[in-house]
Amino acid sequence: MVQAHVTQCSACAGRAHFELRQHANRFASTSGRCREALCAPSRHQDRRLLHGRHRGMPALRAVAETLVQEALPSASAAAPPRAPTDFEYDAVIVGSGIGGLTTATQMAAKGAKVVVLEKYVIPGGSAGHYHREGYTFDVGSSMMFGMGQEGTTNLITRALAAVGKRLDTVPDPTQIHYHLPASSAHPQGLDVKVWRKYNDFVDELSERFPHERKGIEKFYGECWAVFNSLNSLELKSLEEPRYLLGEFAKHPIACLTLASYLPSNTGDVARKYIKDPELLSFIDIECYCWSTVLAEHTPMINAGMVFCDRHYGGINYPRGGVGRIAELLVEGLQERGSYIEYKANVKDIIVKGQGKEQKATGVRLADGRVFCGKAVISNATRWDTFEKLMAQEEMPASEALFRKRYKKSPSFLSIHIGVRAEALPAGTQCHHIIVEDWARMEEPFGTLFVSIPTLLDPSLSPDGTHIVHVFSPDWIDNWKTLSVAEYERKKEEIADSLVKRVEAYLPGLAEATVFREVGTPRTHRRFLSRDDGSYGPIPSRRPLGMLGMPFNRTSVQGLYCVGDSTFPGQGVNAVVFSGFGCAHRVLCDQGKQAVIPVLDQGYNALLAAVRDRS
Ligand SMILES: NC(=O)c1ccc[n+]([C@@H]2O[C@H](COP(=O)([O-])OP(=O)(O)OC[C@H]3O[C@@H](n4cnc5c(N)ncnc54)[C@H](O)[C@@H]3O)[C@@H](O)[C@H]2O)c1
Ligand SMILES: CC(C)=CCC/C(C)=C/C=C/C(C)=C/C=C/C(C)=C/C=C/C=C(C)/C=C/C=C(C)/C=C/C=C(\C)CCC=C(C)C
Repeated sequence: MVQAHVTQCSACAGRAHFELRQHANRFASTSGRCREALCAPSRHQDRRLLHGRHRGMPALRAVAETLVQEALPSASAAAPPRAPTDFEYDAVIVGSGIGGLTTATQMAAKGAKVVVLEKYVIPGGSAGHYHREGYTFDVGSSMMFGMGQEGTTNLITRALAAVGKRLDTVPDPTQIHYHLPASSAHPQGLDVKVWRKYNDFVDELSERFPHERKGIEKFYGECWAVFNSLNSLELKSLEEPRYLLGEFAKHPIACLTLASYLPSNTGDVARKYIKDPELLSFIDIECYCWSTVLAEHTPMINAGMVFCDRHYGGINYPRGGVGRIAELLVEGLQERGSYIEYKANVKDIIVKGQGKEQKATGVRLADGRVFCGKAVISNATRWDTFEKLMAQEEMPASEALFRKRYKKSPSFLSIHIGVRAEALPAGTQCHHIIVEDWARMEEPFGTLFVSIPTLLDPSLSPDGTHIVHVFSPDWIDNWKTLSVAEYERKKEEIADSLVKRVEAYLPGLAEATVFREVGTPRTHRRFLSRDDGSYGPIPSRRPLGMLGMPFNRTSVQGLYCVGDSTFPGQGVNAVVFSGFGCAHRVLCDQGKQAVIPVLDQGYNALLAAVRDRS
């Protein structure tokens, strides 16, 4: 029995998060598996025992087999053939997050042969989804930007189209329903909905702050100036001067506008127009809920993107779940003759040479296989890439500088809940932010995020039920040095307390719960292989807008980074942009796309000098 479990649980066994003996003991004692959300054949079996909600439990082996089938997505159900190791790929890509998959598909669409090596059993990383007892749970949140049909900033739509895919989406009438602290002006609490129609949102916010209508219009107006500029450009690598010159020639005003905003932060722009401290706190939560920092640390270009795309292309839910984006990208990749391999745990990036001559030539897996590539592209975080996948002495000086400028963002505590439908009052919106005390907003559990994706796509849960996903920023330090029993108890206690707070808006949520599983920063670290479970870099001090964020090239030749550790940072559409940029730069470096050599060398020498400046 233990053997059966270990085989089925190879995703986590691969991560070595339990001693085999410990694993076996727990399997024997609870007849369950690792008690973690995201572990494919995971804990609802424990839940069956803990809550006695499922009677007549069949033989354990049969349950285990069912769970494995339930948890695995269709994309990986038919295991793809192993990727060959006997030739040199155009790129070896570490990780199938949306950043890695965008790079892979952009390159494959241009005829390159790439292999994506994914440690887990499903694609998509933090934007994947998994199945349990008839529920399809999004790993991260369910709010997708970049899925509109027009302009150039509909990056997810474009990434799919590049490999001949299209995803049906459901428009969300609001981006967020905010439930914010009470004040003398708003004794019942500040309640604001960000409507899909821009004017409806501005009217609602101005009703709450009538004396600030002009300021509101001017602040969000400036965000539109940024967005309209972005939305007129073809979005590719900012490390490639031929492309940049072409865009400057076609859209000089848009490029100059963006160049002027590169060093600026949202808080400074907001303070130019808005004086009311409560409204400034509102702008802070508008930023914090996606950048995990306040407005004064949030780059204005990113704010322009987020605050306007929600009204332009709108927030659109991918029918079938967020993980469909990754699954379709994988299909497109394989149809173009490139490869993805799951349970492929990259242990080392192979680097030859010393100092400026360092060159990445491939990767080695935990099982000893070596994949050689003209380029190695890491979708792991920078901390994982340079501290775990490469020897410490190989870390370039520019990475030390990055570590001074940026620190890891918090991770999340995440509660995936299945509830009876009657728990949701009529008119409930899909996404909610709850803050009871502005002073505690940035503390662990100070801000609650709630997504109810089944309001948009009922097919994600069994008839008569909904999914309520409650999550809140939290740090791994809160979960260190706990025994297994303490860890389990703490998870349930904190989950109960967060659910209680959500009940202020969804009364009866706990009572209507029929399924629940809790993930912690440790879960994110384990299953997404993100150092400390972090969701990406945040500035450690006041940043110069986006100027400090690294692009895709690194100071090691042939080694590139993609994903939220690179410009423009966190967010699914942000990492798609980083994937477009990365693929473009790699294809140029491999002579598959045209460059102007002298210009390219000069410009990149300049960027490298800035990047390596200590
Ligand atoms: N808008 C939303 O609602 C939402 C939801 C989820 C995620 N996100 C965003 O997505 C961003 C992350 O995307 P991303 O593309 O940068 O990365 P990611 O973390 O999603 O994906 C990285 C992938 O690399 C794999 N990996 C890491 N190390 C590996 C190794 N050594 N060997 C093999 N595989 C390895 C991981 O298993 C994971 O699948 C986050 O910043 C977050 O903001 C947003
Ligand atoms: C010379 C040089 C260098 C330059 C020149 C000038 C120019 C041309 C410039 C340009 C620039 C550009 C292009 C830029 C770009 C940018 C971009 C694309 C950006 C993007 C961004 C995005 C983002 C940030 C996004 C984000 C999102 C997110 C994060 C989300 C999240 C969400 C969540 C968490 C959810 C919430 C929930 C609830 C409420 C429940």
